[in-house]
Amino acid sequence: MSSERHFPNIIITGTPGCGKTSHCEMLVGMLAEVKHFSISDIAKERKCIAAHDKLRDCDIVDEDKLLDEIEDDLEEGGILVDWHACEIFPESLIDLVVVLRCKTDVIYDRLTERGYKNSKIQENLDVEIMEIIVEEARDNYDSSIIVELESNTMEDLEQNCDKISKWFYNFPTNSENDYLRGITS
Ligand SMILES: Nc1ncnc2c1ncn2[C@@H]1O[C@H](COP(=O)(O)OP(=O)(O)OP(=O)(O)O)[C@@H](O)[C@H]1O
Repeated sequence: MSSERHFPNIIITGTPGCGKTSHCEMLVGMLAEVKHFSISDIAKERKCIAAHDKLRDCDIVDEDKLLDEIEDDLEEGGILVDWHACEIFPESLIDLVVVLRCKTDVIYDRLTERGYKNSKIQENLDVEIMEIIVEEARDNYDSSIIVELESNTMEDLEQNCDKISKWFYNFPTNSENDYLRGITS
């Protein structure tokens, strides 16, 4: 955690379809000070695509280049990082990691609605069931800055953004013990 950044950097992560972009967009409407960094979009805009995975029909991001591209922004603070992975972002630049969690039937419905192939839906359901993204967060960040939030309903979405924005405005007065004040209460 940095005491130098005026505004914190927050990773919003989770299985595809869990609601990362929806949360970031709502937070941008609530917090004038934040910028939404959709990593998939930024990787395309800033030419950080290393290859295309034909089997999975997705781009493979050149993570080193991407990090070089956004490091200055992260140092300034106030960035909402929207991506299904979190490990590439250095712990020193991140203040909160929100892992969105969804029931599998909810993810199934959302990804079906998007027209994903069955194999791609199953792969993403496995990611959620096996808690791969939570584990990745735990492997890379101090547990005190990781929170898991349910994102099954619109009510969840609104409550989560309300809690995150309260936490945002408490930054950086939070000590270790009250660090998550506003988000866990
Ligand atoms: N908490 C929620 N309650 C109800 N619907 C939601 C919620 N979160 C997201 N949705 C809906 O689920 C769909 C997927 O949401 P969204 O695009 O935000 O997910 P994502 O995690 O950013 O996906 P991806 O990783 O593929 O970009 C959208 O149609 C969105 O409106």
